[in-house]
Amino acid sequence: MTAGGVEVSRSCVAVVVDRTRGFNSRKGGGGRDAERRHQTKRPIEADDDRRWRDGRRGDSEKRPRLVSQRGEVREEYRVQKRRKCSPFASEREDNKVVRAPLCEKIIITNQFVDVTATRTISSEDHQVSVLSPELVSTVSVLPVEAQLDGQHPFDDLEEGQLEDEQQVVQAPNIATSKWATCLESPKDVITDVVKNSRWNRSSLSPESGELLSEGRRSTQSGSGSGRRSVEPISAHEHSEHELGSRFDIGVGEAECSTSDFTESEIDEPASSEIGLSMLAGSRDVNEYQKLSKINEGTYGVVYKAKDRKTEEIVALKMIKMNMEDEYGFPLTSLREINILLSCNHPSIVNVKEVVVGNGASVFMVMEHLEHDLRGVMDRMKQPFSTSEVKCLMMQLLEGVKYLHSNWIIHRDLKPSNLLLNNSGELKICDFGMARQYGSPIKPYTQLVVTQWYRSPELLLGTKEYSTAVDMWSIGCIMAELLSLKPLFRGKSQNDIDQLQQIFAVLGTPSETSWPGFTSLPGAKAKFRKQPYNLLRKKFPAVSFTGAPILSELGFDLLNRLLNCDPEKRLTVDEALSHGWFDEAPLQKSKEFMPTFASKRN
Ligand SMILES: Nc1ncnc2c1ncn2[C@@H]1O[C@H](COP(=O)(O)OP(=O)(O)OP(=O)(O)O)[C@@H](O)[C@H]1O
Repeated sequence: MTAGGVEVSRSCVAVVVDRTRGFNSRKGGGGRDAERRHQTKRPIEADDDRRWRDGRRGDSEKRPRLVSQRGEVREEYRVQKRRKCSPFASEREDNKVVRAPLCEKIIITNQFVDVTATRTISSEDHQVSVLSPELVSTVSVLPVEAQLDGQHPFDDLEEGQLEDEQQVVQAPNIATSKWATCLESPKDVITDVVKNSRWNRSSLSPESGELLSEGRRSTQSGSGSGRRSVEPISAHEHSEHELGSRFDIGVGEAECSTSDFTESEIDEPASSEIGLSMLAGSRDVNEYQKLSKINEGTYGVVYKAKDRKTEEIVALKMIKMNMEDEYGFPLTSLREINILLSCNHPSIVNVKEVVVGNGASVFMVMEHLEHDLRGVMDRMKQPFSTSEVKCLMMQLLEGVKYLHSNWIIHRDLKPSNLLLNNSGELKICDFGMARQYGSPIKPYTQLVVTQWYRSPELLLGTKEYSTAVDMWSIGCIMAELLSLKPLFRGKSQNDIDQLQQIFAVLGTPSETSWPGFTSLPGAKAKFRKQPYNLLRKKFPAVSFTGAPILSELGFDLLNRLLNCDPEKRLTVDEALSHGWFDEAPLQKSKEFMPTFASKRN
């Protein structure tokens, strides 16, 4: 183990986690190769895990060794893992929003709607060609003008807080989703989406949540939280894929061909059978009383609200429509809803249901947490103690382990997306950028990951990236928890400056320290040569200057999370099993974490 060197030891440990004691203990060594192997397969279900543990899976389907040696807590998480089919598979990487066009009738494919195709239709073109003719469903959509019906759900609320929401009254619909059926109005489109999808968790039976047949499960392989890369596919492959499948399962994934996903399996969730079970529980936003506005992000306004029946305090995230855009309903929001509804983990914010308001507005109802880490750190005078940082890091890593194990990359981890409550619980939110991968993914767009937390490979314009982008962000967050200051504060929208800041601390990479570095598009820029890793200076073992102190092991963890080479960066499993969590001071229990006065009402 080195301290301060650019290169660090690659040894790997396996751990047994004893959550009752609140720390990890090393158990033995293990290879990293299996973890490092790029995997582009779909996640596997709990049953697969069992089969694998029972030794009934083939070599090619082996999970990383660490996973088989997990302790109780991880087993528990795995049992919680009940991932469902993804209702929204047509996604755009540029975070544009999608709106049904001004037409009276659209024919859409059931799942793999080509957003670009829907863009091209005009009011004269009343039909869009379909990608899979046998799978079409027909949607009637009134012209946008006709959508301006009814009263806004928050019309009875305070004056002056309605501008944003009222725009939504004119909002388009999400009829391009697979869940739309023959409907009378855009409001109905939204309502039907809620009814026919699994958006309403409260009425979802476990049975209906389990959408994958055994046959499908058995074709899936790979999981764990080792490195997984997202591979771009060629245009040719992509078009083949779209024509061949309505489900975004990776083309070129040898063990997960389109034929693995039969029509009946895919249609199952959208069938009236499940739709009917949704009907009983769907709720209107007026079931909630708005209390105050918490925050406004790029894609939504978040309110504190109260369930009128149960008096439970919740957070309502209203999906913000962009009326200046050619489209309306943000795909980032569809993606967020879809992913959050299928996640179930203590470190991931819980979405209770999705409710609809008049005018086709859609709200995500989430558990409410008093703070986000950005707000807390901005108000703190002293940084968190080491044991507090461990408590927060452990929760963050466990949440990310759950995501990576489920083939989800968050892609926007940062303090403002980490919620904190007064019980010391940390939960990851804002899944607008999150992607399920193992599916064809279009090349990287600049919008992934807020700049200060963005990894060097993204900044350098890589076309392939992996779960390692989240691990970099976690390294930046760890540094910030220790110092209260963002570690790499590049100038806004200036990737080169961001990289200069990184290289000034970690050393400028070379082809030796990071094989493949010089082939990255951004590597042609002339970076100042800085041969040393100076991170230790910022986080010394002993400090006379007020710099945050960090033990050898703590520094080793930070340094390995912040490895410029994504292949060498720690995986979430490796981070979770790092010895820093074993050494004194041990992580603080959540119940002893500090509480903070709420800025919010
Ligand atoms: N469940 C919640 N409980 C309490 N506050 C929340 C909750 N969800 C979000 N917030 C607050 O609202 C803010 C914005 O939420 P979120 O990040 O989901 O919106 P966004 O529009 O996607 O933001 P961004 O501009 O970062 O993409 C968060 O930083 C947090 O302060």
